[in-house]
Amino acid sequence: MRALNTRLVLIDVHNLSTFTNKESSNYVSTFSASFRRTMSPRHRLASSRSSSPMIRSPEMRKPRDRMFSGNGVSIIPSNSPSTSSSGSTEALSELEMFLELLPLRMRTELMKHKEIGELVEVVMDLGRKPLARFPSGDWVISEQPVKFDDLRLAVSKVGEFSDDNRSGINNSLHRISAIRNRKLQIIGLTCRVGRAISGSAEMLRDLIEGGGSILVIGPPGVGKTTLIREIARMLADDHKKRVIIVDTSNEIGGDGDVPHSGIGRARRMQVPNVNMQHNVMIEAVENHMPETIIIDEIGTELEALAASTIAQRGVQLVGTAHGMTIDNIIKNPSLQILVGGIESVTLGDEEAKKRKVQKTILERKGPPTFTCAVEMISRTECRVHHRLDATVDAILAGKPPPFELRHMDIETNNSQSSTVVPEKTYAEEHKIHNAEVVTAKEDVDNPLKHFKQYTFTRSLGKRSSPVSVYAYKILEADLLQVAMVMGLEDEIEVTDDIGAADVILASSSEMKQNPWIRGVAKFQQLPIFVIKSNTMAQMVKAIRMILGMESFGSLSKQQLNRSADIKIEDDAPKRKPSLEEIDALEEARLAIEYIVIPGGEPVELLPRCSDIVARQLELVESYQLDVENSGTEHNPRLQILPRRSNKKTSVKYSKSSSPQPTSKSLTGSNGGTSFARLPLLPE
Ligand SMILES: Nc1ncnc2c1ncn2[C@@H]1O[C@H](COP(=O)(O)OP(=O)(O)OP(=O)(O)O)[C@@H](O)[C@H]1O
Repeated sequence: MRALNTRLVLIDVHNLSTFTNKESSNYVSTFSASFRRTMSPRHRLASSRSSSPMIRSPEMRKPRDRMFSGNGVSIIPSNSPSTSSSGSTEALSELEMFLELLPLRMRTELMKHKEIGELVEVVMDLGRKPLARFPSGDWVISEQPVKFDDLRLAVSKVGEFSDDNRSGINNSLHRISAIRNRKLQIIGLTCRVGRAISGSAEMLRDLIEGGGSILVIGPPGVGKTTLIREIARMLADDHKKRVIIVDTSNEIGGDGDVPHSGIGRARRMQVPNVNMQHNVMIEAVENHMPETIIIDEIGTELEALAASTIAQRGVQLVGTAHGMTIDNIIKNPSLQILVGGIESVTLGDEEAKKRKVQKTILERKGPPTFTCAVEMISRTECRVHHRLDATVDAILAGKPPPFELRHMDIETNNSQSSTVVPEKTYAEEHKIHNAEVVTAKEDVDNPLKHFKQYTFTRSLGKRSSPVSVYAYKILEADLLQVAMVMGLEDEIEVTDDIGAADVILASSSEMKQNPWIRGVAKFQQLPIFVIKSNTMAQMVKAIRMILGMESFGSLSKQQLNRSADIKIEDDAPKRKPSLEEIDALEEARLAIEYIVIPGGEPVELLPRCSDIVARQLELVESYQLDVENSGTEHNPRLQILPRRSNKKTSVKYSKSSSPQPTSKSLTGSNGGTSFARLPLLPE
């Protein structure tokens, strides 16, 4: 890496008189040295790329030109910048433009910070100490609280604030956001340093080149805007695509009418006010023939709808949304459409049994707007969901979705793709477990008492009012959202008053940490429904149980007799099936679906041990087909017959016993050889 070799000169137009030469030179050397020291490898990389448009673009010189006439402290290169240092000089001058917002006393202190080149934000709240945010944490810039004058100075140096209370600095990527009082005066500022980071999208190169639409999600400040800015540049410059950025807060292309060179040849459409973002998105497609549309912060239903319309028109879409995981997007009613929308479906008994799921399940309504999704964990780490549809389906079924963990080595700029589908990790991370229901633990004498009382008098009986749920450490919005999707929003309400509640819904981790809740539940005579995770599948189940739509049946009674905790059996088999079992079931399924039903032919399966034959039998019964045992007592094997089973169970196998003949078919009146062809289909 080449070192920054630009000599710096300090000009302070306003404070020239109070700033001595000695101070000035210290100031300059401190800044340039600390900037060099802390400039990340990414910055260095960006600056050393001779082909980078950041280095060659004439627009990039503008901030530097401006510096000579600018107000406040300016740090400028005294000589013509050489190509080798121009990238870092650009970064330097842009950071310098940012620092101009701050009063001198703050600027001086901030410059001394060893990570100044990594500065993320400066927070100035009236009457409080100013804070600087670095990747390593927050740092108090000065003990002196922020004054009105400090805010005024900063505001005077930025453009007009738009209706989203954001503004910027001309020709830079910085974002200045205001907090106002009730009289609409600005009393706080969050000033974010914006940067064009060449190479920051390397991790996703294959997805970008693949041409699919990419949804980027992640918490605030993780680097989503920086990433999609670089994606826009890559697509426009390296892949020669027609890229249009719909730049709602001028954050991707920077403030001013000439976009920042960090977006390369991508075009940028500004948005007059935030409420018009969706209109501009559609306008972009209709008027400017884009191949790719880049959009930051899809946040409203209208924007999500516009995104979906764009995707339907065959335009590649790269967009960001706030949220940590895809799960958050699914649970957000405004953004749900991005993942295809969800609906609740009630299955028939047979179908539920066949799928081994509960009767009411959540399903995706249609294809997602985006092909794939990227969950940003940090600037250098992300989870890639190659097929967003599969991810959403898995999440809705309460299963761990497949994903790929990617990591970028910032020193070499190499992207490493690590373990694909670390199911356990994801499941652990998202806490995908079974649901369980408990009553107040101490009430072991008659644990069903509360439950019965609740179930039959409040829930199963005709309710004139909705069931009041006290949700303990479970997001009310999530719960109501699930209820809404199930069409049960009128049946359930969430209350903050435990005394007015009919039931308590809590997460098991919280129950462990706060056992007092059991005491309160006992006192109030309330049942506690405990879910071990906040997945939607579990909430569906909890809501059904709360409303008495799902019986606790023998399960709860048995379990209640043993202890106060009722653990609901998982919908999926708990025990991991053996390979032989999977093989045997697959053998039966293929025989049924490819031969017995379409061809009307009987099929004899391989001999298996009785436990496995019992599982095969369950599967055959779910198709309502008849079977015979064509093996021996010690070597059972099933023959699947192409005729509808009249009896519920024609052959009984217990887990540890040999097959017992129970029907005529087993005695072999038909000999298992000739049957009329029946067009049987599973119901
Ligand atoms: N790869 C990177 N290398 C160095 N700095 C980065 C990188 N990515 C982002 N940053 C810096 O991190 C800060 C936050 O980045 P950015 O604005 O892109 O985040 P964001 O996720 O879009 O935030 P928000 O959701 O609040 O808009 C900025 O100061 C930006 O310059």
